[in-house]
Amino acid sequence: MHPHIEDYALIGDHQTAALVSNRGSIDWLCLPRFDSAACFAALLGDEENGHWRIAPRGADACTRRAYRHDTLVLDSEWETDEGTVRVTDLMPQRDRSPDVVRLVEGLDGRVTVRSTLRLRFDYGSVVPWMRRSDGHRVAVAGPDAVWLRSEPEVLTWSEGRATYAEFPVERGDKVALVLTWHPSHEPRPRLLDPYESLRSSLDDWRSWAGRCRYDGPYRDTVVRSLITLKALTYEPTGGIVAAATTSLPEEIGGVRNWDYRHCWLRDSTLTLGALLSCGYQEEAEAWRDWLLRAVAGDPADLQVMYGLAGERRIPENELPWLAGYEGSRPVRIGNDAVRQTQLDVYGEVIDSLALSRRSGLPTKPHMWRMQSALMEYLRSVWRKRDEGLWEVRGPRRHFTHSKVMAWVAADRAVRTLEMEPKLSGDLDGWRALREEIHHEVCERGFDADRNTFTQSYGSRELDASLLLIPVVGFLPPDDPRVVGTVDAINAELSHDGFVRRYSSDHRPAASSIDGLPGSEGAFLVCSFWLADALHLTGRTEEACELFERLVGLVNDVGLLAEEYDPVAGRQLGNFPQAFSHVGLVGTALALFDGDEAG
Ligand SMILES: OC[C@H]1O[C@H](O[C@H]2O[C@H](CO)[C@@H](O)[C@H](O)[C@H]2O)[C@H](O)[C@@H](O)[C@@H]1O
Repeated sequence: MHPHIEDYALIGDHQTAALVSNRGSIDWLCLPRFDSAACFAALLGDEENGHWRIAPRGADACTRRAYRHDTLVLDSEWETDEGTVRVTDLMPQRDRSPDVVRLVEGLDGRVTVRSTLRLRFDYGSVVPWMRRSDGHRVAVAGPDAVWLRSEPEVLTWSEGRATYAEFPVERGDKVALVLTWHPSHEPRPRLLDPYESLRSSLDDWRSWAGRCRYDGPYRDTVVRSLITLKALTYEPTGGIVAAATTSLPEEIGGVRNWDYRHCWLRDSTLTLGALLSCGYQEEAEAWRDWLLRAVAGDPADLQVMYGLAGERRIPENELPWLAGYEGSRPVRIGNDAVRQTQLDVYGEVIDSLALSRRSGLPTKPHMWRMQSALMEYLRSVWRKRDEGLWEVRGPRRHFTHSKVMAWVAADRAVRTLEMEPKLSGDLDGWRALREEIHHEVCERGFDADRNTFTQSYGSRELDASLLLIPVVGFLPPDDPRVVGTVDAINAELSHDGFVRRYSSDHRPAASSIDGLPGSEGAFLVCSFWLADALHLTGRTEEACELFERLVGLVNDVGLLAEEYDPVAGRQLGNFPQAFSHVGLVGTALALFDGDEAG
């Protein structure tokens, strides 16, 4: 049986990340970057698509597992009839080549441990040649080479298309297995000391977590979310991926399977807010600089997402040889939403640049030039229809949230000019634009009969993004239209507080809101937004109660996917997802830190 999504833990080295199941199997790893081809893709198929399992011979899931406190170093322990053994997994901070370090330690008795390695380059499709060299194993195919070594050396053998090792460990015995990737045309990289890399990983993560300025309730859960956001950050450029995976389904067996290993402006700007609120100025500045580089150029060419280094082409392709997570096909790489128009992005970018100014991040000379150019461009396009923040694949509409975010752009630009009169810009014009957008949204995006804002102009559909109206300051929380909208969403889109983005009840693709067949789970960030809105509208007790339930959804190691199926009680969608963790941090701050971060 395939592990559930919540059965996975994440390890990473700030350039890529791996998913380790509770059976001790690394089922997902892309090398050398988050968006490179996977060499372990069992997550989206089966073991034949690549994985690396280390566990006691014959054992299934581990007895317990946990990250070492405030780090991304994972300990999994098995208690067996023979004894107890621990496997510690980590990816050390990248020096030259990516490494996966797996440390086996006997805790009790005498346990026979088995390592099963199936390397499959190019998303599970290429079986490399395996040979021995200097007592190590090396796998080569095309551009990729991977070395496997152990310390002390253990006997390995190949059988079928897998490489095995089997060795006994007694209390105090330690065996380190290290897998190292490098471009196949280059010489073998230097060998690292696995125990030294464990020590420095623990130190690095603990000193990073120690910088967190949040000290309220659920601190460990908040710090775990921040560690996860940090692990989703591509250190060389500061870009932040939306999640570590592609194609984990929003509906088991369905087609809503997307590649999230790219940098969305929307998801990343929200991440920037969370990091800044918790004292992580350096990361926020690195991302802000990534943003300035990525979006430089004609504002008309602004994209909704970019590659890790700001690349613009992210074409969507299907990988037909992968069966998909529990049969959820197609498996996609790249994301065609890159070509969409999503007007909210202007609001998010201008808002985050304004936030970075207010938070005292050192400004860059061209920052304001870019903001005002984006503002001028938005003035010419805000009346257009778009695909909206949910990236619908159906027809374009006048999404109310997109217009609200256009208002946010104008509002933040006006406020920046008011605070810094030395900057130049069309203050009167932008004030007038802000008024005009506000008026239009209240006229055309509001259903007076039902006392709620609606998903798009003239529609009767609701949309969870409208919960952000009081958070971004479009209307005060006590405005009856806000209260009515929160009530309507709570009544119609939420199942016990678990909020759907919009209604997607198995309509055929042609009549569905997003142009896709099938349904999906509750969108976790929207559920946190409901808690924020309840709190803002004075229902703090309900907000705290909902937050507690949402925090209860994190898996045994504190991670959240994009969505949750409240009926099946399973996490759904890409994993772990930045959006969900940003939601958790934002709501914790809003409820317990006197901070209204959204
Ligand atoms: O549901 C359809 C769309 O789903 C994905 O978009 C979602 O994820 C993005 C990244 O986290 C997020 O920014 C967006 O708001 C979400 O709707 C997918 O990337 C799209 O291609 C797809 O159309």
